[in-house]
Amino acid sequence: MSEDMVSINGDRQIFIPVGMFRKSKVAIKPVEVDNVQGLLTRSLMLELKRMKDLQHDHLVKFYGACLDQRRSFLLTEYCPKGSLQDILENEQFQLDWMFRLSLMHDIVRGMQFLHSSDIRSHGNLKSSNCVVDSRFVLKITDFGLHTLRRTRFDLESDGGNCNSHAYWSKLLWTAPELLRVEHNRPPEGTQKGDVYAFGIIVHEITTRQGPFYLGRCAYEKSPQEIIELVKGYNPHRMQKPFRPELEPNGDTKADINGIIRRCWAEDPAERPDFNTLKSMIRRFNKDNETGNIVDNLLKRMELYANNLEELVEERTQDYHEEKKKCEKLLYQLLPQSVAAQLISGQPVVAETFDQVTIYFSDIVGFTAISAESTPMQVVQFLNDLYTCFDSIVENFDVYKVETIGDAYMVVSGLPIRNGNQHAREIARLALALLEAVHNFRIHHRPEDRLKLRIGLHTGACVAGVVGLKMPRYCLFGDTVNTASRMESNGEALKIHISETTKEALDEFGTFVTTRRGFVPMKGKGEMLTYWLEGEVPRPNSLISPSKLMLTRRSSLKQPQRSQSHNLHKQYSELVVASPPPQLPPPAIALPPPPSPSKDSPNLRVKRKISSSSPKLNGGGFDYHKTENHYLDTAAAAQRNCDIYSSRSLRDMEETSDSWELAHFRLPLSGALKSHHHLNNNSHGYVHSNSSSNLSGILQPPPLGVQRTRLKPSPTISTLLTSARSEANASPGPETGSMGSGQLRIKFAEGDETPLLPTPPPLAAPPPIPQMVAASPQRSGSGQNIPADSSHYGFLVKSYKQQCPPVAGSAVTQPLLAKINS
Ligand SMILES: Nc1nc2c(ncn2[C@@H]2O[C@H](COP(=O)(O)OP(=O)(O)OP(=O)(O)O)[C@@H](O)[C@H]2O)c(=O)[nH]1
Ligand SMILES: [Mg+2]
Repeated sequence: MSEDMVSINGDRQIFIPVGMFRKSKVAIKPVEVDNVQGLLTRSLMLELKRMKDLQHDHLVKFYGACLDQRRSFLLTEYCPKGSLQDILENEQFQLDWMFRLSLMHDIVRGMQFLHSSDIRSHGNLKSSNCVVDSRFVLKITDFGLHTLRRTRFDLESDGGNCNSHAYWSKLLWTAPELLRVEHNRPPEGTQKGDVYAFGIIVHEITTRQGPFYLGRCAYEKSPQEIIELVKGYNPHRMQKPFRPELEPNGDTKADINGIIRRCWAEDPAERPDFNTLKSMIRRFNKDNETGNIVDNLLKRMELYANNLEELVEERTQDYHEEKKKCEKLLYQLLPQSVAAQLISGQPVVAETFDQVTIYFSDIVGFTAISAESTPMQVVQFLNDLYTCFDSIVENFDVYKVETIGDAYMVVSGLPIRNGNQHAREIARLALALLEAVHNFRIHHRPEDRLKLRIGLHTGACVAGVVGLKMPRYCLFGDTVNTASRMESNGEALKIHISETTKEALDEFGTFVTTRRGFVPMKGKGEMLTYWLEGEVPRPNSLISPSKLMLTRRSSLKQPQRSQSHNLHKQYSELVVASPPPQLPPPAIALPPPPSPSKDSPNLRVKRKISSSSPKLNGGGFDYHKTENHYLDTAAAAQRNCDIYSSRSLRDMEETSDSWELAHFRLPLSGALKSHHHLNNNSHGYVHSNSSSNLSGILQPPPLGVQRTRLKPSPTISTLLTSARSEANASPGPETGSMGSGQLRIKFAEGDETPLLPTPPPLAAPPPIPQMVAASPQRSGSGQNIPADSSHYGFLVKSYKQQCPPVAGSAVTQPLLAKINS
């Protein structure tokens, strides 16, 4: 025996115990039998045989009874579509009049046969005892065998305990004359009583509002009140018998209402028998009856198929929605690539990643906060904080591994490798989170300031899904431990980074770090560590650090990753090389000043031509494919140089000097040669109509070619004035060798050209202790380029002049203060 769950067209589920009997599925109806031996009389055996012999299309087949002292069952034909009540209650099931009349007709035919059989009457006819088979044929069930069918309610009512709602509900189909029989009401009922019940069922079929619907305006009554009112009818008081509300409208309905009225007449003698009812219903159901049986069946099947199609479509949509929800949930628990592998049934093999950067953070004083807060407050606080963190994390190419209590762990570089970007992504994330922490207020302790301690480390690690139950994507290896140590040995509101992370960050040349020194770490000995102070944007982007972060933060509201990537692309890369030789020797031995060749220290501007350069779009020039362009590489070393960013060139265009720029001839090389908006000339120079198109090295003409002197843009002039005024203070050779003070614009690796005559060496700016300038020529592991290195000073100075200090955020302010000092 099994509990089969049948669902008709939607919400309602019908539970009916089912079992297999002689290869047929049978419905199992439990019955409460106290004394089996006493019950098994000859008359019961005869009744069982009669029941078994009863065969009709509209009567449920009786298979037999299983009578046992402990549990007894009646086995009947199983009708998979449930009862008439279930179908009527299910709004998704559309029932047209043909169908409804056909259902009524099935009841009438079944009851007509039953009344003409030895069973004589039903006694418990109601919509839940009319069941529908797979061909949508209605069959009457639960008739006969009344001695076995005595239920809990019957036993309770015998004992005078009849307060339950279910007990009174069962009587809604019972005729008033039977209701008035207080004791020993015949369980088999009467034939006229069955007709009354049929009247209530037909009313149910027409209204689909449940049994004994009293209309919209009537006060709702409990089944017990209804039964009392039906019973209490007194013909001498000239009142109408209490009956359900009949809906007057509609021709067919009007005729059906006539039938209903006759069926539930107060006087049983006025009620028609099922023979009469059959012919009455047949008149309405002419369409059904006149066609042959196949047509009739086909019509029903068609109707059912239509219902089914809609149902399948709805269910398919539901399924897809649920599937999406599940996948979304899974992608929040595991990385998408790993989840996809698991869904497709592939094993997730643990993988080694050579270079990843791991972020750990912890809330300083969390234990104290927890001790003074209720558990709910702690949960709300952590939820607020990590919801905020999660929304920030979304904007970086990182994977959030987990939160353990107040600890937060993020990694970049896995499961999708991202070259050397991992350190930068994590560093930027750490800066953004620190920024967020400054603005974060603990809901229940608004006065308290949240202190986050962050540690970063870069190295190799292994990642994979461990175990089958509650699978988690875990990271293993010493890198994880070290990252955790970096956090635990850090300080509040600071980002503590390891030497390897610092080296990885130096490759970008935009991160500012300070040396912390050697820190003893548990299990690791002494480790050289640094503080990550912030990120300085490239000067040609002319975006202040705070603005950079603000831009970043504003992008947090639009979590599309592509946008943040585009933001990166907009910055030309500025790489600051080693300090000029004129400066006092740095505290830490640096490599000798490079020769004037391409290895010479220089300020490189790597300009990526981006889609934001509108004019290059024209003429079928596919600049997307030509990111790093050179205008010329063979520039002489002994020339003045200047820095032009795309921004500064645009600035120039807007000035009165724009004509100069428009006529400024550029050496032509690379992809720009194919740009037909530029006029090539024999010297390999082009005239550009718009300065905004210009990207690359601005190179003076070769010897002998008259060069148009550019008036730099205000931005550039500020920069140059500053540089040259300092140069005047400590004059250098006018056309000296390609010294470290020279600036170059570079469009690709190894191709750089000085632009303007070399400015005199710059005066060394005031030293900034331990400030590390990102440099391609790093001074070796653990050695910072001293803060007094001129290139850094120059960068800072240029930056200061280009971007006057702005009111920075809490994170950027100390950084700006350092820069401004
Ligand atoms: N699918 C299916 N459901 C059935 C069948 N017989 C009964 N049911 C469902 O089982 C529910 C309970 O049926 P019963 O145990 O007979 O209870 P009842 O009809 O409300 O009351 P009594 O017949 O008076 O005991 C019905 O409402 C139907 O939804 C059947 O043959 N097939
Ligand atoms: Mg029943």
